[in-house]
Amino acid sequence: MTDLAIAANGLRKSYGDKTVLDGIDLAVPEGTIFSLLGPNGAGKTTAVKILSTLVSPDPGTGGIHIGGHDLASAPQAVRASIGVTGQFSAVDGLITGEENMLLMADLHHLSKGEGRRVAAELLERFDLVEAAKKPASTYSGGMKRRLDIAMTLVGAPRIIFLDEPTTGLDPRSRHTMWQIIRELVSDGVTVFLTTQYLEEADQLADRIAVLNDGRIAAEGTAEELKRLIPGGHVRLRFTDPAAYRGAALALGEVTRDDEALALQLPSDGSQRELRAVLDRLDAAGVEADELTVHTPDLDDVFFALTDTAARPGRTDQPKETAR
Ligand SMILES: Nc1ncnc2c1ncn2[C@@H]1O[C@H](COP(=O)(O)OP(=O)(O)OP(=O)(O)O)[C@@H](O)[C@H]1O
Repeated sequence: MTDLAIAANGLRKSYGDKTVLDGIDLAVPEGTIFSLLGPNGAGKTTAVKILSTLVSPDPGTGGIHIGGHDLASAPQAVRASIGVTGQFSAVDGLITGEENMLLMADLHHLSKGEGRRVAAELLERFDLVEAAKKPASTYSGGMKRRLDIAMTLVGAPRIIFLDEPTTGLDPRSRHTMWQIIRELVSDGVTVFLTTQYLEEADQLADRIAVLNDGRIAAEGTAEELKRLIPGGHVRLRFTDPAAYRGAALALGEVTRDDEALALQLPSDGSQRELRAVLDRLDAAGVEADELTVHTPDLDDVFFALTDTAARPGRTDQPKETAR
């Protein structure tokens, strides 16, 4: 069995009479990326704060082990094995990027020479050499995040908590950050990532847990989560009304959109099912002008699991079209 970098049983936290975490279990194998997804206020940051020793869990929480250390009895050892970046950035804007790095090296009790070596290496790795002598307050959002992660790496942590590391970044900076995260993991680091971006979890995470109402609503790989909900369909569009009617007749159980001359039928998107549809159209002697396959994405999963009411801007939602 793979060793777990993070193991938590029955994690609980309430503020007043508000239950934020209602007994969640987490198991993150070493060297993997685990993503905790959830809507605003779901408790993602609270989970990160507890796992990184910044906030105490409620009594009644089961055992929590980080890097093999018991969080309750050995918080110092936990702190020594982790790095945390994200919403609470450690970057000091008044000093330069390099000075921020050297300060971090001091905090980790590196010798002057070693500190300078590590700082230079990380500034190079995170493409911050040119900016190193400038005050961090002049950095762009993406540069600040990169500096923040570089500072976290000074202590060579084996487990890193990234709390919404790409919120507010433009697409290019976000992709750079994804690359950085992938490289961390290829070095054997374990990453615990919270995000509101489903695509980010889909791109990066080995396993994803969806947090809702204080509980894990579902957990698995992106593919496993997508399979949890129905919603795959094939959409056929026609320009010729006669062909449209012929196809509707030939296919039988379909959802019709008479205005758009479009037909929709449930499908898992597999080659076998697509071939069956095309065979029936062939047999009826009709040809669609356009065929599109919709497989559920992580957005569908997220909305299905977290909030059934709010689903803005999606007209192709399977639930609405299946009649
Ligand atoms: N110190 C605190 N005192 C009281 N309530 C708190 C405290 N910290 C968090 N909360 C509440 O706990 C809930 C979860 O907050 P948390 O920041 O963990 O959510 P989140 O999933 O990280 O949200 P976001 O995506 O918006 O950052 C929220 O309702 C928040 O108001």
